[in-house]
Amino acid sequence: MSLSTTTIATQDPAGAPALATGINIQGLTKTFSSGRKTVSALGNIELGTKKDSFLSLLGPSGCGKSTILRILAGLESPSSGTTAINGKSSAEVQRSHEIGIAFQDAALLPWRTVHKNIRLPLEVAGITPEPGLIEDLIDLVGLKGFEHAKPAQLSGGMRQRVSIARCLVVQPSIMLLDEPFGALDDMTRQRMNLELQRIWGEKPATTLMVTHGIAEAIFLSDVVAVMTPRPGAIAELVEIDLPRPRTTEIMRSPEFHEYHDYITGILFGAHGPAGADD
Ligand SMILES: Nc1ncnc2c1ncn2[C@@H]1O[C@H](COP(=O)(O)OP(=O)(O)OP(=O)(O)O)[C@@H](O)[C@H]1O
Repeated sequence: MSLSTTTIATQDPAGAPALATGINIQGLTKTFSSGRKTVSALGNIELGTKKDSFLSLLGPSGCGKSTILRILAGLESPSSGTTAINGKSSAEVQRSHEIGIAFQDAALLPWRTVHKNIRLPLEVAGITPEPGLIEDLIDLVGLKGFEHAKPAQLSGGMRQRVSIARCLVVQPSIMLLDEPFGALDDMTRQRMNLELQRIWGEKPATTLMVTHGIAEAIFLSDVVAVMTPRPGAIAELVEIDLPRPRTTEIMRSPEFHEYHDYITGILFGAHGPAGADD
C-alpha cells in the first residue's frame, strides 16, 4: 500500500534525534527472573516519536507492551537500555507530576466520590487544584451530575471516564494508557475513543497507548508500532496519515481498511495468529 514515509517516528532514535523528542527508547531489554526461571520479555527495543504525537503499541499477547509502558512510567526498571519522554528520564517525569496514567481496570477508590477520585493524584502530589479544574474535567468527560456518585453507582464506561479524568487532572504532558477501554463493550469503546481523541485534540500530550484493537489503534494514533511475539521487538512502525479530527465514518473509508489490512498482514502474516481483537 502507499503508506507515507515515516516522519514522526523512528526505529533509530539515536540516529534521528529530531524524531524522538517525545518517546525515546534506545537498546531497551527486559528479562524477568523468578527463582530459576527467566523470561526474556523485551528483545531490543528502539523506538522514537515526536513530542505530542499519539503512539499505539499493538502486538500479540505477552510481547511486552505493558512492560514498555511500565518502564516508561518508572514502575519497572529496564535490564538494559535507556528511556526518555519529552527529553526527561522516567524518574524526572514522575517527580514533575506531568504524567497521566490509565489502566484497563479503572482502579477507583470505592469509598471516594467521582470528584474525590479525580482529585486524588493532586492530593498525593500535595497540589491544590486550580479553582474549577475538577469541575471542568467532569464536564469534559461527560459526567456532569455525577460528581458525588461513588464508583459502585456508575457503569463500566462511566468508571473509565473517571479514570481518564483522573489521568488528565495533573494536566499531563505525557499520557500512558494501558488498554484503557479494553474492558468495555464495542459501542462504549467507540464512544470513549471519540472522547479521547477530542480531549487529546484540545490538549495534546506525548501519548503511548497499549491496545489489542487494530481499529482503535488506527483511529487514535499518529503512529502504530506493531510488535513481534516475545521477546518483543518492533516489527514495523506504521504512520497513520488520516486527517483529524477523525470521525466514525472514517472507519468505513477505503484508506482506513487499507491500514487495517496492512497491519493485520504484519500481525498475522509473518508470525501466525497474533492475538489482536479485531
Ligand atoms: N513481574 C513479572 N514477573 C515475571 N514475568 C513477567 C512480569 N511482568 C511481565 N512478565 C512476563 O513478560 C512478558 C511480557 O508481559 P507484558 O504484560 O508486558 O505483555 P503484553 O504484551 O502487555 O501482554 P498482554 O497483551 O497479554 O497484556 C510475559 O511473558 C509476562 O508473563
